[in-house]
Amino acid sequence: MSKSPTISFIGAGNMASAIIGGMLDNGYKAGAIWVSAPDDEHLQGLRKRFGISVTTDNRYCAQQSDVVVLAVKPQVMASVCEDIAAVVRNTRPLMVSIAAGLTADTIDGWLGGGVPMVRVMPNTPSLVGKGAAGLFANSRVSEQQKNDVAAIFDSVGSANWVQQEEQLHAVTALSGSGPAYFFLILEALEEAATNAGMAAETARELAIQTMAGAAEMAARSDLEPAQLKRNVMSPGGTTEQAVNTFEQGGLRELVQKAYSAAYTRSQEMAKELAGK
Ligand SMILES: NC(=O)C1=CN([C@@H]2O[C@H](COP(=O)(O)OP(=O)(O)OC[C@H]3O[C@@H](n4cnc5c(N)ncnc54)[C@H](O)[C@@H]3O)[C@@H](O)[C@H]2O)C=CC1
Ligand SMILES: O=C(O)[C@@H]1CCC=N1
Repeated sequence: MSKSPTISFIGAGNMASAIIGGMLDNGYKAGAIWVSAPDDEHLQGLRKRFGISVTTDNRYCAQQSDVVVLAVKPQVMASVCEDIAAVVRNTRPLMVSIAAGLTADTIDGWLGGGVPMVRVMPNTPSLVGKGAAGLFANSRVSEQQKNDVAAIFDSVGSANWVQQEEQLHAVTALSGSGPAYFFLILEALEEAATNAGMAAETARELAIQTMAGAAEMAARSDLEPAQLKRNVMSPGGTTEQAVNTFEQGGLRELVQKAYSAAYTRSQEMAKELAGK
């Protein structure tokens, strides 16, 4: 494979756009990126926004590249793979799936078998270079191919290999779905502050800056999150009241329950879709 591989994305939705946007901001050339999807108007928007090449023909798109990223919903993956299987057999690209749930073996079967495949669970903050991705490679993937894929996801955040494919369920429930958890907390904090009379714009600014600041501190500090939390909690002060309210209200149990629900759904999707 060349040092700067050509990369095709099949599917042009939220996740593909986030990865492409992040890649272009981080040194990848628009000329080396192809995207296909059924909606030409949407594709033309992406072409204008990113300067990448677009097509409504998945087979043509797959044919262009050293790396083909399958970025469609799990429910349409089987038909997409069966449609491009002959092209993949001829051109032998590295296949990358970002779909939740679907196992490498299932997708490999739809592509006709014997395909080098990396499964990635990325997340949407890839768009701003702050993505967090878990990666698993099947036994047919070469070291060079592993490096090529890791480079893509490192360019838009951090790429983390897992040794067992099963571990991708845990990644999905943490970082794949995770941005939504924090957006939910943002919504709730904004609402609480506006209920207290703060202007919505100010509430949003303060909430976002606080979340970003806390994340940055946790990333840079040697202290445990529990200690960072205690450092904000003056005895008898305000934070103590709020944190106690969270704890007594069962926040930890609720987080565990929500995480388990996402994890279980990821396992279920793998089973449900394997036969299709
Ligand atoms: N949105 C997220 O935060 C994350 C999504 N994922 C995975 O990424 C994949 C895509 O998800 P999203 O981007 O959120 O979905 P989306 O619905 O935004 O995008 C799906 C894209 O596939 C296209 N498409 C539909 N049928 C097609 C076909 N037959 N051929 C080619 N393209 C077709 C659609 O036009 C659309 O551009 C899913 O498998 C999901 O599990 C993984 C991690 C995070
Ligand atoms: O909700 C989903 O199924 C996808 C996978 C992780 C984030 N979005």
